[in-house]
Amino acid sequence: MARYLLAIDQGTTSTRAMVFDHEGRVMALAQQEHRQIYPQPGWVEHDPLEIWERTQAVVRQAVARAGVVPADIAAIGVTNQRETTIVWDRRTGRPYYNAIVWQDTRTAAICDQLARDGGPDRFRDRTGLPLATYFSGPKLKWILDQVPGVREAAERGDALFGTVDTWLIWWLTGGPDGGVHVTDVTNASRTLLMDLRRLDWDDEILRLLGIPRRMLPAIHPSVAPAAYGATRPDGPVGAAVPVCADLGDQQAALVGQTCFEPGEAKNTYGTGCFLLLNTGATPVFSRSGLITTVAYKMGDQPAVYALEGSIAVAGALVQWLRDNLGLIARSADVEALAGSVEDNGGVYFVPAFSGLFAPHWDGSARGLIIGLTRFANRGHLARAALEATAFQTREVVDAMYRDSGLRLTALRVDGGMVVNELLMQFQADILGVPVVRPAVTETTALGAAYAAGLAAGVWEEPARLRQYWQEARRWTPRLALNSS
Ligand SMILES: Nc1ncnc2c1ncn2[C@@H]1O[C@H](COP(=O)(O)OP(=O)(O)O)[C@@H](O)[C@H]1O
Ligand SMILES: O=P(O)(O)OC[C@H](O)CO
Repeated sequence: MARYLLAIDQGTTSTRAMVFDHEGRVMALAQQEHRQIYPQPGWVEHDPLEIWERTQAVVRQAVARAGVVPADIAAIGVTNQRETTIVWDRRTGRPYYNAIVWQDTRTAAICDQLARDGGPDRFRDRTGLPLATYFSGPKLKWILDQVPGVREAAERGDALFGTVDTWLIWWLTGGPDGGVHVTDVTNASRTLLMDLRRLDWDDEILRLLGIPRRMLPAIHPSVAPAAYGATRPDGPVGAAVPVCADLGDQQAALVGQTCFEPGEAKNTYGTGCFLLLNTGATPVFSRSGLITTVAYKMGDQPAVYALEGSIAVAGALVQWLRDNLGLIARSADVEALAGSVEDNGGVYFVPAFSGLFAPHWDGSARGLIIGLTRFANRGHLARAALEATAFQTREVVDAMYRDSGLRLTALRVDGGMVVNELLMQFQADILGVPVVRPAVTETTALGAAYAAGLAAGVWEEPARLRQYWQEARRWTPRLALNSS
């Protein structure tokens, strides 16, 4: 009997494939980065075909490294950077344009125009989201309006839209040769085009944005016992394996951290930083600048919702110190540099490279470094960069408290930055609650594997998965700060 689970985690900076066993243990990992394309200030693109190539490569490597035969893989779960928008030709698989990445701000004028006509919160009631450049709908409108021939192709039925999950599942299940065109409720909830309660595309918003419905994927549960489709045996997996889970990466991390009860929360520190609070079967609408999103939907069961604080720039600021300023050679070096000074020396960063997301939603904001004196050195800049992530998280935690009345007792964390001891300790200090890291920090891939295993019957119910969550590290606050 097939015993292993394959998770594909297509993130902003890299693509990972991981094989897990039926107790959630990591068997193998393969990872490859892809190019970040910055054609103009504020624009961020990826090459969709490069992402598909990287995905194929890491899947082949992970399956080989795990030493399992492909037929022993019970199910595949896909998880992805959310909102990033791709439009391609169903006849050839050729993208009409590069993927427009979630951080890209080119749709500011579209959002401003829509807000002038009905206010920045005109779709919040139906979609859970403010009008912002972050979401897919305005990006799709930009492609339809700006790239010659795409609107006609969409109306003919030749052009398909998808977020990265949709793009990968289409290729995995056959591409131009019968690939399925699907997404899940979590990814669809990031488009600004889905009605959050009905879990279906909203025809009025589609009309206002001029988006032909026929180019949109079918919306499915995140855990799909019937599977969206099977992989092509001649593809990278090497067998016909059901693809039966699909979740946005932050929702997958919530599942990977086993936050299945209302009131449970996690914060993922990657390129950006995303705090999600499970609010149960009813969507909670924020008055404090958070967004309302689908956390997951398991088969026929009702959807579970979350409040989310999205921070656009966290690890991306460390990358910027490395790539744009040359202050460090590797991301990990930021810790030693920040540790070379006692404190921030009065220096603060506001990394509004993509405007500011939660809780401000100010698309016109741009980055700042303030508090510079002759005293400030490279160490102070590094320290201020790390502190910016912790301060932004504090703002989001405060907003979450205002919205839900829920005071955190501890914060579960994961993502690429949580190896940074200095940051994690400062985060505990600035929040005034313990910060807790689990043994498996690859919670995004783990969540996709859990979802696939639940769909395939490897585990009967989510509660079973709690036994695998293990605390590996805890930072307790050293400063007495209030969290409201
Ligand atoms: N030791 C470290 N300290 C601070 N930031 C780090 C460290 N190691 C990696 N990072 C940052 O973490 C991010 C990568 O995390 P990851 O979870 O893989 O991101 P994503 O899923 O967004 O691609 C990068 O932005 C990198 O700069
Ligand atoms: O790929 P990550 O981990 O940077 O996550 C990106 C988010 O999904 C954007 O909403």
